[in-house]
Amino acid sequence: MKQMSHIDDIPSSPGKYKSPYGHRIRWHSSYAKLTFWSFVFLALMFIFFFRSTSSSSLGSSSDLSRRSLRTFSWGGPAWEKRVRNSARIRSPNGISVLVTGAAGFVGTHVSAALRRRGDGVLGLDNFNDYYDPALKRARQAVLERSGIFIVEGDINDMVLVNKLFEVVAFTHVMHLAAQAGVRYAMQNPASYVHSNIAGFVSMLEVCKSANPQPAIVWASSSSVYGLNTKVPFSEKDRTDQPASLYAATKKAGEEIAHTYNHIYGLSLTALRFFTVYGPWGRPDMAYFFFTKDILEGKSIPIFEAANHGTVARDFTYIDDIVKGCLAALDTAEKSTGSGGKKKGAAQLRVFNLGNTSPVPVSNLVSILERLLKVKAKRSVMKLPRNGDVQFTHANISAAHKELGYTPSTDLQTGLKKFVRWYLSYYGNGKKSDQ
Ligand SMILES: O=C(O)[C@H]1O[C@H](OP(=O)(O)OP(=O)(O)OC[C@H]2O[C@@H](n3ccc(=O)[nH]c3=O)[C@H](O)[C@@H]2O)[C@H](O)[C@@H](O)[C@H]1O
Repeated sequence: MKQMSHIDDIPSSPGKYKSPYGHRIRWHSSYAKLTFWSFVFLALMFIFFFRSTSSSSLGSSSDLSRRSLRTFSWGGPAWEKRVRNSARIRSPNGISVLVTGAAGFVGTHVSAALRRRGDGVLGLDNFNDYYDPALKRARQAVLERSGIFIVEGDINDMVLVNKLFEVVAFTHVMHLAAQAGVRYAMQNPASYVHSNIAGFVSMLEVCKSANPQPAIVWASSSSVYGLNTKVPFSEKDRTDQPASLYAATKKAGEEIAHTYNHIYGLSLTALRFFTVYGPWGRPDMAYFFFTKDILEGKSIPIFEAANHGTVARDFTYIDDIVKGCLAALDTAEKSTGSGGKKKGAAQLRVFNLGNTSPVPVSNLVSILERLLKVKAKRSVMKLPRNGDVQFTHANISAAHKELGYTPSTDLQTGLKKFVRWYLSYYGNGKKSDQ
């Protein structure tokens, strides 16, 4: 016991320590070594135990831990050459954009549109399994055909993201990587904190230190309007009563954006997307799995509010969203800081990107029935209290004025394009197993 307390007393700079028991240390050096290594072993065991209990305390976060423990291989001259090539600007006034979440629904469409007009595009995506990764791989293949490389990695991996900025001086970041879905937040809350908060902060940390700093446009959400009842939703309205953890993390993102703009002079634009749909969409969204289930003859749950109240969404077609994203990139002013130091006030914006015409979910189903030529088995049920809000409706006057944003696709026209894509991609429901 004496030796134990003595070893514990040794300060961090042992060279300066005048031990009254110096001779005993020499005499018992092998014993001291053994005690030291036992201590190290116990400390490691403690850390391991603490990590495993803390992750399990977040409930069903096993998916998340599996995902974050995934390692990606990157680096080397051939990899750097691919990165540089993909990000190379091909037109006179082009920009060079790092698109996070490039294998996602909106990310794929935005990347392809940027490349079509000659901008440099590099993708970053972790290909997680929130929904069928095969669909993400298929989108990746589409982008690869137009020369866009998607780096496989997580936005939380700051070493990787820093490396990307070392290889390419991106003028812009289109940050679309996120944990999406309002209802899934109750099953896997940790994944929302991991991607939408920690991941966003990691990206901003790298961006603020980059030289030059890029301008950042990123995906917020209509869900930040939460339980508001005044319609249409305006950017000036309150956003402090979110109905889901998803919404809360997007709202937190907007506050975090304010901080990085204020301290580091980063130019930041948040786009509040309103229920985006279209070809190559997300299988977790209602219009997508309704299509699958209608074709397979399964019943579909249609939510209604109290007293048979209508549940409606301001469904927005992907091509309109892409135009809004590109306009936000084109009108983004430069960040004012460099290498982590602010040099002056920078732009900070928030825009609604919606369609301005909410449609009841039951009408969405009627349109799908007509397009698929199949009668749906409707099962009407009460809107569950798991994150959903009753309606959304965007006021888009700010985006119209500043971005020239004018959505032009109604739900009938947009769903027609979606159904055409769905049938060509999956066939009549046969290939659609998620
Ligand atoms: O604007 C956003 O920011 C968000 O849009 C999207 O959320 P939502 O508008 O909730 O879309 P989605 O799930 O397709 O439900 C559509 C409608 O079907 C109703 N709905 C849903 C499921 C069901 O089983 N039955 C049903 O009636 C449901 O009540 C709703 O009225 C994105 O997923 C989200 O990531 C985020 O980007």
